[in-house]
Order: sequence, then structure tokens, then C-alpha cells
Amino acid sequence: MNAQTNEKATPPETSGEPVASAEEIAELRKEIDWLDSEILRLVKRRVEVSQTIGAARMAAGGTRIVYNREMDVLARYRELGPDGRQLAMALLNLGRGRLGR
Ligand SMILES: C=C(O[C@@H]1C=C(C(=O)O)C=C[C@H]1O)C(=O)O
Repeated sequence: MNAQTNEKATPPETSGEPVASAEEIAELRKEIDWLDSEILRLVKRRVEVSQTIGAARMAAGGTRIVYNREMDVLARYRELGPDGRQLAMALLNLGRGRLGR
């Protein structure tokens, strides 16, 4: 166990945390890489869908933003705490075209 695999002061052996072998860590990292690519794919699709809805609404003379829908999105990520709020805000901002350019 070294700083790369466990950065906490208490070694997992003594803290009761599960211990992963180097092989397991390599496999878990592959899973993280796959998860990140899936998350990126889904975020890109979300941006597309959000922008399509926004453009259609504005073309029909509506508003760019629908606050009650955005409140629902924020509520969905509340279980992740303050980081969840930031994540939801980033998703909403991406749909508005402020980020990702
Ligand atoms: C996608 C919509 O348009 C905007 C974008 C939203 C989103 O990205 O979740 C939510 C509400 C709207 O501000 C919608 O009205 O559903």
C-alpha cells in the first residue's frame, strides 16, 4: 500500500476499509474510465436535448429558462449534497450554452 493507492493517513488494514490488490485497482480503474466515458456521452446527449427544447420554446415565443423544471433538476441531485448542487448547476449551464464552448 502506498500513497498512490491509499492517500489516507490510516492504512485500510487498520481502519476496516476494504483492501484492493494492485490487480483489483487496475480493474477498478478500467471501470472508472468506462464510467467517465458513459457519463460524458450522457452529458453530451443531455445538452443536446436541453438545447433542442430551449430552441423550440424560444422559437414559439417562450422563455429560455423554466425555473420550476430547473428546481426539479436541482432537487434530483440533492442527495449528493453541495457537490450535487454544483453538478446539477453545471448540467443546467451546459444546456444554456454557457459552458463547454
Ligand atoms: C430542457 C428544458 O429547458 C430548460 C433546461 C432545463 C434542463 O436542462 O433541465 C430545464 C428547464 C429549462 O430551463 C425544459 O424546459 O425542459
